[in-house]
Amino acid sequence: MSDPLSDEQSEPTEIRMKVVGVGGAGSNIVDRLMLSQFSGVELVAVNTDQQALANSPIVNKLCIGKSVTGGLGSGGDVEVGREAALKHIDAIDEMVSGVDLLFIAAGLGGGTGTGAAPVIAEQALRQGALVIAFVALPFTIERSARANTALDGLRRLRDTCNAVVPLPNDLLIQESDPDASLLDAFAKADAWIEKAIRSIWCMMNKTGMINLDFAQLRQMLSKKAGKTLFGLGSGTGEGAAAAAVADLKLCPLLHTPEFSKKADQLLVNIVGGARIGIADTQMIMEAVSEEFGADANVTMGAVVDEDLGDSVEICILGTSEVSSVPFTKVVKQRAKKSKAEPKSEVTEEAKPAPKKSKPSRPVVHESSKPAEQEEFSFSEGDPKGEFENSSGTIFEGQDLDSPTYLRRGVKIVL
Ligand SMILES: Nc1nc2c(ncn2[C@@H]2O[C@H](COP(=O)(O)OP(=O)(O)OP(=O)(O)O)[C@@H](O)[C@H]2O)c(=O)[nH]1
Repeated sequence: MSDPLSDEQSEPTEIRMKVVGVGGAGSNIVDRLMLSQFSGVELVAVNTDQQALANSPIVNKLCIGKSVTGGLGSGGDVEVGREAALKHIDAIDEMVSGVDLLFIAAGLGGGTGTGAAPVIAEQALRQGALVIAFVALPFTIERSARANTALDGLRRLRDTCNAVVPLPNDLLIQESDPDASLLDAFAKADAWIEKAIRSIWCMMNKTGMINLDFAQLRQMLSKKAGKTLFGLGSGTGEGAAAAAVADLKLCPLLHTPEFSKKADQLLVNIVGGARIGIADTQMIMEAVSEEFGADANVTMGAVVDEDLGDSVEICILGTSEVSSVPFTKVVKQRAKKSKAEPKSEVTEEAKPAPKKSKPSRPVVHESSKPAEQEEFSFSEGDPKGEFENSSGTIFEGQDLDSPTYLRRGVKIVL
């Protein structure tokens, strides 16, 4: 009989990563990932819109809720999006089975992404995957209904994902050429998501000067967090490390209201070409810790990617307002409810990729106390997500709840 321990030691386990794009925006994001020839992760597109799926170059696609929507999209109805996902819960289960790290990409504010993404996240979490969602938030000009839907969706996702990274589409107005098409602007926004996924992929797969493993990532994201902090910076040539730190500090994603300013748990990933040295990584760590998480529990990884030449890239992912509740407890309670939901068959065309062998996964311990988290409710009909018993902050005719860079029309150079 073979010794299971020695088997484990001789064969390092591969981390299985998957990106699931949900709804129109999510599918666009995985399409772009595919077109950029990123081969490190499996890509899947999930949508209620059959026509849009048919036009996608992605091989693994799942058309959900055809019996509810006729394959024509959710019509902006979140309940329809959620129902559509529940109708294909078995296919979703199979899709996330054996995945260690699941990235969900979606645009919030419509029906499919907002309704279906939390269902997918919940199933993945139940199966033991670590789930990180990147979600585009609608433009302010899309106004009240979409913004409220998006805020609601953001709350639901925060309940069902280990980390949620919101990317406000308003930033696109700042960074795009006034003559750029909407598609070009979306492509720019989606490039952030691609960079983030690449960085996390490198962290898990490339040779490290300072290795960060999946167990550490899981440990860092194992508690329910209120807000996420996420940013990217890069530098090239002489002084690349210092330039990357300066670039990170200017990252517009770190200056939006959706993000926390400081982290309780901070993950810093440095990817550099062959020239990056220990002194560079130490300088980056000190600067980043001081700026974003002086009192944080900082986890660091530094890897060499020779393709980067003389460049250095930094990716930070932090969580704040972390509760003492381990994540799995919350989800298992919610999971009991969804078991009663209807199941459905999958069409040949919609079947996910064949199952690969399951890697072993670390055990996550659950707390003995039930999960509790109070939530404030947002007032109806307001695009900015005010709390029920408060009014907007208007000062000298200016709406202070709008980000300063938008009120003043400041252009952020990326
Ligand atoms: N970053 C980015 N945002 C997008 C893209 N397409 C749409 N969005 C944004 O995402 C929000 C949701 O739109 P969709 O993803 O098309 O909606 P959906 O989830 O498919 O929902 P339904 O169309 O109602 O079924 C919109 O309000 C846009 O602000 C995209 O390609 N990239």
